[in-house]
Amino acid sequence: MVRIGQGYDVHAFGDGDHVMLAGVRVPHGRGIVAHSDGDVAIHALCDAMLGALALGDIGQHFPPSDERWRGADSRAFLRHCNALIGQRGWKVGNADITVICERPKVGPHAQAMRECLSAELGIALDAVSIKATTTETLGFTGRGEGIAAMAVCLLVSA
Ligand SMILES: Nc1ccn([C@@H]2O[C@H](COP(=O)(O)O)[C@@H](O)[C@H]2O)c(=O)n1
Ligand SMILES: C[C@@]1(CO)OP(=O)(O)OP(=O)(O)OC[C@H]1O
Repeated sequence: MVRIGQGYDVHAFGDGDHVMLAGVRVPHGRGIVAHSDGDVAIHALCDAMLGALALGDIGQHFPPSDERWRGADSRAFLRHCNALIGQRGWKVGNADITVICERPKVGPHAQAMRECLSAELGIALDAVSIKATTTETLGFTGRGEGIAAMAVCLLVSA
């Protein structure tokens, strides 16, 4: 048996000098506007994992109204989601994430991101994919107003 889930997240750029992406601090001329650390890659992946088991979405598990999650390290959300699926007898078989922005360039950091996520999930490095695309200057990502990420994951029996 397998289950599949998908997730999508967007955050606006704001003041700051870095963005957190898949648990990696990426230097950038802008920061992220978010309640947590604004890691769109992890948020999308969490939603994919939750969605695979119809467990709601990240905002239901970690409400933006809850001060406990202000500035939170999104790796904690990922660990929670991984524990939830583990308790139900599942683990991530593989995950594929696409980050959408003009900048920062993701490619130079993709290996570190994969290593972070594979370690957090306790799965093989080749089960975690990080990709990136621009939108060819079109739309909010193209104008550099924000960043988006899409994720899909397969769950397999643990
Ligand atoms: N933020 C990004 C966006 C893209 N890349 C890499 O560049 C390649 C070309 O992007 P296109 O949008 O022109 O297809 C893309 O395939 C990525 O490898 C990136 O690293 N960071
Ligand atoms: C992660 C949470 C935590 O409060 O807030 P944000 O960092 O704003 O990110 P979002 O992608 O809007 O998901 C909702 C929340 O769960």
